[in-house]
Formats: sequence, C-alpha cells, structure tokens
Amino acid sequence: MAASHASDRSALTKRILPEMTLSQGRSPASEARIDSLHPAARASAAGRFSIAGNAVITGGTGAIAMVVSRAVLQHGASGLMLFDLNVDASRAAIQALQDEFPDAKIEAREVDVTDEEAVTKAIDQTVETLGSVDMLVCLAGIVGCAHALDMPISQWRRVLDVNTTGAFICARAAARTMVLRGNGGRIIFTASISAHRVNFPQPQVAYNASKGALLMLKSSLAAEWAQYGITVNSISPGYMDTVLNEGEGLAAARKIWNERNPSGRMGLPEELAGVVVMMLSRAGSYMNGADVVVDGGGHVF
Ligand SMILES: NC(=O)c1ccc[n+]([C@@H]2O[C@H](COP(=O)([O-])OP(=O)(O)OC[C@H]3O[C@@H](n4cnc5c(N)ncnc54)[C@H](O)[C@@H]3O)[C@@H](O)[C@H]2O)c1
Ligand SMILES: OC[C@@H](O)C(O)[C@H](O)CO
Repeated sequence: MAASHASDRSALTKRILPEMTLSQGRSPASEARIDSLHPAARASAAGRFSIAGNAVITGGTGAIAMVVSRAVLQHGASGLMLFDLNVDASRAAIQALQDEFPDAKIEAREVDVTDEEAVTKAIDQTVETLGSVDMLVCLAGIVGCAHALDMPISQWRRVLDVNTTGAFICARAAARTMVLRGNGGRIIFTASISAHRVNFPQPQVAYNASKGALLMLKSSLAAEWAQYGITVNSISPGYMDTVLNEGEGLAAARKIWNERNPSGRMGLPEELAGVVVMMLSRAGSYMNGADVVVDGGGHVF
C-alpha cells in the first residue's frame, strides 16, 4: 500500500515536473546527506547550528534582512545573494558585510519578487555566480494600512502580490534548482503576528490576509517538497523596531503596541535572527512546515 502510494506520488510528480529527476530510494533528507551538507555538525554540538551553502535573501536590503544576512554568514554560509528593489542605496552596508566576511561571496541584484521572469533569471544567475541556491529566506514585504471599506483594490492586489505571490514565485524558482541539484534545501517565509491575530489599532486587512495565506502556503509546500529534502518553514515576528513600523501616523500606535505587549517593547531584528539560523542549520533538519512566533509574549487585549 505504502509502496503503491509512493509510486503514485512519483508518477504524479513526474507528470507535473517532467523535466526534473526524482530521487529514488531514501529521501534526500537522509542523515548522510545532511551530514555532508553540514560536516561541522559531526564535530561539535555547536556545529549543529552551523549553516552550509549559499543563501538567497529577498527584501535583502531591508532592516531585518541585513541583520539576518550577518547571522547567516556568521554561522557559516559560503555565499549570499540579496534580492531587492533598490540595491544601490545599500552598497555601503553590503560592502561592510563583505569586509566582515572576506571569505564569503556576497552579491546583490535588483529584483522585484512579483516579476516571475526576473526572479527566475536572478535565481539562475545566482546558481551561475555562487554555484547553488541551498537556502532561501523570503523577507520582501510591504504593509499598506487602510480601512477595508475605502482601500483601493490596486493596493490590496499589490500587498498580496508582494507578500504572498512574490514569496511563492521565489520559493518555486529556488526549489526548482534545489530539486535538480538533488541536495535538498531550506526555505523560510516571513509571516507575522498579523497572520495569527488582527492588529490594533491600525487597519491592515490586506497585510493580515497576505501573511495568513503565507502560513498555508508554507504548510502546502512543506508537504509537497519534503520528498526532495527541502524544508519550508516560517517565522512570525511581532512588532520589530524597524522602518516598517515608523510610518506616518504610527507613533501613537507604537505606544499602544508596547503597552499591550507583556515585554513592554518592540523586538530587535537580532532577536529574530537566531530562529532563522536554527531553521537553516542542521539543527533544523526535521523542522518542516512549522511556524515560529517571536513576539515578546503576545499581545494582551
Ligand atoms: N518589522 C516588523 O515589525 C515586522 C513584523 C512582522 C513581519 N515583518 C515582515 O518582515 C519582513 C521584513 O520587514 P522589515 O521590517 O525588515 O521591513 P523593510 O521595509 O525594512 O524591508 C522590506 C524589504 O522588502 C523590499 N521589498 C518590498 N517590495 C519588494 C518587491 N516587490 N521585490 C523585492 N523587494 C521588495 C523593500 O525594498 C525592503 O528592503 C517583511 O516581510 C515584513 O512584513 C516585519
Ligand atoms: O504585525 C506586525 C508587523 O507585521 C507589521 O510590522 C505591522 O503590523 C505593521 O503595521
């Protein structure tokens, strides 16, 4: 029964992805493969949190992304490709990372995550430049606060397009190269506490819906791609002290957010980075389809 289910699934997947070779026998996520991806893991307990291979980070010059980039490099990534709308403004910060990690290959590309052709080309170029895409961290995101009754549908579409469809486009492009390479991979989406409950006081229906959808996208892809040794997880940050939360009119909201949070403050991007590292490292090899909330204890309503 199990064998016939497996062969059905194999036939189905071959039909869907005819150009890709399916792995036979043991899952690519087998111990041997994980150890070969993370050789340091065998040497020490600390090595379990080492990261191996090349990472693509979307929204790569954003506030959280720059901190996550540093953490990923600190833990051993050999290459880093940042995708963002405007990378020129962040050249100095990228150079600072390169100076700190001279052995790593670090590059950035202007890519709109909603543009499938551009994303596919950029992923292909990343494989050419770095040799592989082993990890993808999707951080590109926009907010757009508006009352549902008044919100232009164009704004709704853009938020869903960047936050949800953009994550799918990037995940699929990265997964295709991971499947072809046959070495597994790690994908992380950035959802939000807004995927779990409605924020107060700002109205942000599109953002909340886009992040809620990411949770099921993550679970669905985790289930489909586990057979290739690819894990798909998400993080759900609470309010982080970044420019995203400094928008016009948010000063009063920030006071409310802090008052209602048991920790009494917003989080720092550094306080998120450890979860990302764990999900990308050997320690996270059996974590798949999970969402980790990092929000200082939730909001008290
Ligand atoms: N800051 C928070 O409180 C918070 C909380 C929960 C979730 N998040 C999520 O974390 C992620 C990063 O947030 P941040 O605080 O670093 O914000 P940020 O604005 O500093 O970073 C977001 C980045 O995404 C980029 N981006 C936007 N649209 C894009 C597109 N179409 N293509 C490519 N790049 C695009 C932006 O240029 C920016 O650099 C977002 O997805 C956000 O929704 C943030
Ligand atoms: O839910 C917190 C964040 O996702 C987000 O930064 C905020 O809701 C923006 O208003």
